[in-house]
Amino acid sequence: MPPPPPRNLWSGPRSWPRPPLVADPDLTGWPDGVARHVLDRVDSTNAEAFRLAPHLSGPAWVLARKQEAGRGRRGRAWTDPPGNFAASLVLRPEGAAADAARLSFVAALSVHDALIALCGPHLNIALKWPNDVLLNGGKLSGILLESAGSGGQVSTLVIGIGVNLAAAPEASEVETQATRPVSLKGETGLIVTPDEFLDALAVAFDQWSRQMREFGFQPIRTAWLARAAKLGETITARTGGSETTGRFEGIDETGALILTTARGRTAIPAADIFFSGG
Ligand SMILES: O=C(O)CCCC[C@@H]1SC[C@@H]2NC(=O)N[C@@H]21
Repeated sequence: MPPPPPRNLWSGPRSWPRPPLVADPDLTGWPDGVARHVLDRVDSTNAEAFRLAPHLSGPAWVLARKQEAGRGRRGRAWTDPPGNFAASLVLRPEGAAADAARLSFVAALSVHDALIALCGPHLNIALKWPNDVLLNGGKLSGILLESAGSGGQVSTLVIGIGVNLAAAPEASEVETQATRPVSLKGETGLIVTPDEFLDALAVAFDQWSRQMREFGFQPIRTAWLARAAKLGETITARTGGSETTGRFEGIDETGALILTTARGRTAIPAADIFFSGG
């Protein structure tokens, strides 16, 4: 007998709108004033978002069914097996670069909430500084912020989000010490389509970004820390050739990583993080 098909926790209709698993009346529809562009194939949704930006009058999501030259952090490539999520949000924030950078925490929280809304509250998700989303300790999602502007002001901000919904790249495709890549389907058997994920993500992003506009970064920082992996534990931050190992104390008001080392407290604005044991 063939094995039963993978089962979603949610057993109702597969297409959106579906009744929310979280009792939140706002989780029912696409946010007002946000455009949505769906492409069959593209080089990179981030690149497409920049091409689109001059023609937009408001925020827009760009989703690609196939991404052929996906970009990762620090100049790495990002591979997208079919069925994975690859999308970018393009914003015209007209603010300082530091304000824009804080939106990476909004994005990570939104990926977290979209996964919980679609798959249920028992999914073992954690956030890894600065903006990875982990499932069962493996890397499920990566976020790449890119911006354009001048004089310290950001005129266009692109938030690119990749989620391994269907398949993860082979461990041999990522750097030796990188966190093991995982997929939602591989870890849980759950099937979520990119379109379904975008619906949930757009709603979650709208809610978290509104919260940041109204109340500032503090509630975002608190919510992010409540979901952070390895808080209070010893981790290693690597920037270029230098490494700092210390106790992960939290993040500051700019989003920088705070470590306590033998030399005291230090704030690290950008780095790759390594956990001992993977
Ligand atoms: O290195 C990382 O962890 C960040 C990966 C970001 C990948 C996404 S996929 C959608 C968007 N378009 C890109 O070219 N990159 C981002």
